[in-house]
Amino acid sequence: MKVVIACDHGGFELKEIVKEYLEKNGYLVIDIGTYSLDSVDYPDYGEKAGQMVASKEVDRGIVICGTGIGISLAANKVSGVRCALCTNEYMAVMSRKHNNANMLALGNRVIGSGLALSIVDAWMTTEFEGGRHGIRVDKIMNIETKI
Ligand SMILES: O=C[C@H](O)[C@H](O)[C@H](O)COP(=O)(O)O
Repeated sequence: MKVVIACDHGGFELKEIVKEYLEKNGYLVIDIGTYSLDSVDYPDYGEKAGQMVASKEVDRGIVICGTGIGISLAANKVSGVRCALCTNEYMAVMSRKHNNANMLALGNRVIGSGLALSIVDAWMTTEFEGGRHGIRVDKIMNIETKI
């Protein structure tokens, strides 16, 4: 599975940890930055990662900023993206089972790296259940055609 990973300066340290974890677990990771603690603007990274997911250049995306909020908001502005900000494993599992999230957002200033990796693991390995949830996810995506 091919995964794009992106962050701003607030998420940089956690991005490095998540990237190493994914690679160790056999995922092909495309790291689009940022590559240091120098201040950058998270919308640039959320948008680019979102475009790579929406265009199916990659299968999934993980985005990280200080809180996970800003970069998830940016990613969710890209048509076709369903980016879930998760702070625990239950949210990660349900964002896959019920919402078919194709992007995960994490907050480096909110959770520790141990919890973050548990969230990543749960999110990467949980499948969408479909059925009634498919109808609801379709309704979410249809909103994009109305605005
Ligand atoms: O939602 C936004 C993120 O948490 C950013 O990482 C944060 O706003 C960056 O703040 P600062 O420029 O003060 O490090």
